[in-house]
Amino acid sequence: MTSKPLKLQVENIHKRFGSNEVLKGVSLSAHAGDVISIIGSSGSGKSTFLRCINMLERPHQGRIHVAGEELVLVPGPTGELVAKDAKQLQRLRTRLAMVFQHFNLWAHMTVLQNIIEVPVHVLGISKDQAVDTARKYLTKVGLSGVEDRYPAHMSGGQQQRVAIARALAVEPEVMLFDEPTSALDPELVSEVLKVMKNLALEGRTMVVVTHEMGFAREVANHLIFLHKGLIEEEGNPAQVLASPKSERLAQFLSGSLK
Ligand SMILES: Nc1ncnc2c1ncn2[C@@H]1O[C@H](COP(=O)(O)OP(=O)(O)OP(=O)(O)O)[C@@H](O)[C@H]1O
Repeated sequence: MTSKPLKLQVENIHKRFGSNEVLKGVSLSAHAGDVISIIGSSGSGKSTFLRCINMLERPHQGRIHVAGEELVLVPGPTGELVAKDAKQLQRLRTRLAMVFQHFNLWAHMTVLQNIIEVPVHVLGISKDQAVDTARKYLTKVGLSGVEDRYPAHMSGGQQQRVAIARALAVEPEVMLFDEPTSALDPELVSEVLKVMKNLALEGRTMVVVTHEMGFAREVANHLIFLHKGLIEEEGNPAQVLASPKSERLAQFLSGSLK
């Protein structure tokens, strides 16, 4: 048992696309400072699960608590759950900052504008304070002095680090990472993983969908192996990776389960 506060509790998420049942009851709890890695083969439902946590995908069933507050979900017209109160959803979403595989920076905005947009226009923070915060987090991700550049003029690794600074700038309870290094050229992966490792070391609560087994082993304190929409195995990363109990996880780790 941990006495650290529960930052995120997600229970029994179900999701289907047409007749394709992608998530069949997936749950996760993250306490303050937890780094949870989610691994699994392509199509196992990792991204869909992460996207259900902040309602970028609407689950058919499940419950979501963020820092002790339940997101109130009600059945929508197509059988999926929808937020009862759009304002609550918007507020809780900013508590769950997401970093995407393809960075998702706004191309027409400078780095600084990208980072201050949500703090100023959604959270109502003053522009001066938002700019100070943006500079602080740009320094943290090793990118001071790039405030006026546009994303297109930066490398993928730099863009992803801007996206991480943008996520940090809302001071989230939990950071959600959806395969943050998968779109990067191999030589740019390590600069992003290094930033993520530092965030873990300073006690940020993170849920990370990843193919980076080294990160899962060395940085995460909990590992979830998703298979066909269910948690097949989970536990301490070093133990789970060294001696998987599930045959499917063993196959996945040996590369024979794609
Ligand atoms: N918007 C969508 N519409 C229809 N099907 C979808 C949609 N998004 C995902 N799927 C399907 O859901 C399943 C799970 O996809 P998901 O992206 O969650 O898997 P994943 O484990 O993240 O895979 P990968 O490692 O390749 O990203 C796949 O069969 C995918 O085709």
